[in-house]
Amino acid sequence: MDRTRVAVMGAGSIGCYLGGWLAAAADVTLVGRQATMAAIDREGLTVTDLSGRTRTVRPDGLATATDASAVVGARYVLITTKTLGTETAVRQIAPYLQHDSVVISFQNGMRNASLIDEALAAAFPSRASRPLVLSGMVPYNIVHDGGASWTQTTNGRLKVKDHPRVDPFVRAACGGGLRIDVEPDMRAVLFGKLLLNLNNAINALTGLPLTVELRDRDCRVVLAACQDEALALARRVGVAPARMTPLPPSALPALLRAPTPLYANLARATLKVAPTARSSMADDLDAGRPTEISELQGAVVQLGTDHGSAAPVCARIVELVREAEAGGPDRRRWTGAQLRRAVGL
Ligand SMILES: NC(=O)C1=CN([C@@H]2O[C@H](COP(=O)(O)OP(=O)(O)OC[C@H]3O[C@@H](n4cnc5c(N)ncnc54)[C@H](OP(=O)(O)O)[C@@H]3O)[C@@H](O)[C@H]2O)C=CC1
Ligand SMILES: CC(C)(CO)C(=O)C(=O)O
Repeated sequence: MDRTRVAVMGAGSIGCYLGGWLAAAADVTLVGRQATMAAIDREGLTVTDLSGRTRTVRPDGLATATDASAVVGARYVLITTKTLGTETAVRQIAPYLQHDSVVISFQNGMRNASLIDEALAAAFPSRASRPLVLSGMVPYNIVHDGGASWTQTTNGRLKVKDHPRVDPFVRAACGGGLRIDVEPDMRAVLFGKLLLNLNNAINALTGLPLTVELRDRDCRVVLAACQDEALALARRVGVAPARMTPLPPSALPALLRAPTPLYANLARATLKVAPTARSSMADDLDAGRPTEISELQGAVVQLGTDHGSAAPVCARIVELVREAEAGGPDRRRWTGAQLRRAVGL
């Protein structure tokens, strides 16, 4: 049987992790930066899931490239850059796509599929000829262990938009050992994920591992307030955020505000977090890169502006993350109590 060809554009933590598992069942090409691709060419690519299951793909088990032209001939192109890199990445791959290519965003934030579609419009002016763009969602955190090794550090199952043309990709993902569901309503899924991603900034501002940060009730109170603002806006715009945990989204702020022993007991049953887990925004601040804050708390603020409803806690978090971006390595590491005071709670 023919193996599906999958290219990954922007192969960093998410792209290398997905590509590593997919390589068992698909012909995978990773397009990423020189240092990352060279490490994979030297060592092979090692991926480890939350249960400790691990696989090393030998260097000849997949292709690596630093140039976008390497996506040519791929049936599926996964976009795994940070959101700020989406437009450039898509403009680079556009000349090498065909009208029957399928582009899937596995990124955080609500807007990537439309950003991708807009960026493809220059190369494919007619919508009828344009590659199909689908939303995907990665629920778990991936830590780069260094070299060419990546580890999943929290639990969850991938999601991708349900569509007749997604089946070969889903079969390859399952064949490679990834757990994935097709979902009819990705807007609800991405809103549900946004609620969890509102913790990215809080985690990044503290500089703490996720497990330590989430045991701090002050941090959780700040997160709960951000979620309250987002949930109110979801109601306003008629989106019912999808459930990412056994608890319904509307119950998350109350769980977060619970005293730590009660929170820890309830969370233990639902949320698995390895001690090394940190948000991807913490990685960005440490690497001196701009963050995705405009797509997370920033998206809530924007939604509030569009619908005449303020989101003051989210707005303050955006300011603090901007300060942290400007602060570089000397940026402040906030305690939960300081953060809570800084957002006025
Ligand atoms: N990391 C995680 O645990 C999770 C991340 N996500 C989301 O997934 C997305 C990807 O995140 P993550 O994997 O952490 O990001 P990374 O920064 O680890 O990976 C993206 C990689 O793509 C490279 N890149 C960007 N543009 C191009 C280009 N045009 N050509 C070639 N390479 C390019 C980047 O290089 P450079 O930095 O030099 O631009 C970087 O190496 C984000 O939206 C994130 O929020 C979702 C769930 C969990
Ligand atoms: C930590 C996690 C899985 C959820 O907030 C994430 O999406 C990220 O690190 O960007």
